[in-house]
Amino acid sequence: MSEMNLESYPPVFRRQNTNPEAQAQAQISCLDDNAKELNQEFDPIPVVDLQCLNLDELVEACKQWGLFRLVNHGVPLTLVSQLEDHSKKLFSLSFESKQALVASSPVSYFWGTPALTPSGDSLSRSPQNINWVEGFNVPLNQLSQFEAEDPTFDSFRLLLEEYGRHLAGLATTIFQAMAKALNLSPDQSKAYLSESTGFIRVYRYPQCSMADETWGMEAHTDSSVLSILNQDLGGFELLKDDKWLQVQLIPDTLILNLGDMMQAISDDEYKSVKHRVKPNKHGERYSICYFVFPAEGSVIQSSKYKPFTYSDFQAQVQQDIKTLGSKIGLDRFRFNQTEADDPAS
Ligand SMILES: O=C(O)CCC(=O)C(=O)O
Ligand SMILES: [Fe+2]
Repeated sequence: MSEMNLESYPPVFRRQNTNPEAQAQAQISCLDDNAKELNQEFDPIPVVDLQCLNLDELVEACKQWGLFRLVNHGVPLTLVSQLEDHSKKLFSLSFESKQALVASSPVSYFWGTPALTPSGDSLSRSPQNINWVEGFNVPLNQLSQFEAEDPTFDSFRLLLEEYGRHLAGLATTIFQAMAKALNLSPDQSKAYLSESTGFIRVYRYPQCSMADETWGMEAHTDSSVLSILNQDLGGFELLKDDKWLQVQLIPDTLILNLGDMMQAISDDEYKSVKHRVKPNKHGERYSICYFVFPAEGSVIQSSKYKPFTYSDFQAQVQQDIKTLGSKIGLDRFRFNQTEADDPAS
């Protein structure tokens, strides 16, 4: 088991590690897991090459998978590794320092749940249902308006801004190809993906000796139009034909997944893919996720759903999480069968 810096963990993640039996068990299953990983050589995830984008392959991946791997994505590797280094440094600070660090900044620090309010506070969560994750939530359009006193945090901010610009460009390129395939009008395609809505989540999944009974992040679909993930360790799984599949770690590639807004925009032709993250028994996992949404106030017109804005959707998700404990998502907005036949009725 690797060295852990328990002080840096939010207190809810510290309890596991005091149990020597669990630690011994984790050592044993470490061997099992390694054997399993060796067996899974084949990575079935479709690949989209940004240097020669093939529209048919892209559409097929959107319909069949709702997720694909991006290669030749053009994001400078030095930028990615600098951002990873800074993230690790910040997460290694004590729990209290991380809380203090983000105070009076647009960045928020959260743990135990990925479900946040629009201002970045955690939505309440029952202690039995903790997700083994902590993160920084970063609204990109607010980054340039503040300067952090802490030098590491300030260079983190500058790296995020730069990374955000690259990812916004990437998302726009891919979305425009999708818009072309879906015959969206220029106005629609402008309204349905707005770079100004982009935000980044930087996550650390603490080491977890109870990884068989806990989720790093429980199964969900993203509410975004598109999400683009950089992971430093395996653990991301997606649901495909009712089976969970691991997405392997392949260096210098990114994983793009479609969110609920994209599914609605495409009239359900493209899939908002269900996914989850397994925690790791032997080490910490870090990931950086970029999310992008429709322009503020733009109404999504779809033959399958009642017209709604992303704000309507978000408000409904928040309410469902508060009252039911989980997100219902697109089904809340779906026409029922008779309405769908004649939306005017
Ligand atoms: O950290 C990951 O690998 C995935 C995170 C994720 O699914 C999310 O933030 O919605
Ligand atoms: Fe997600």
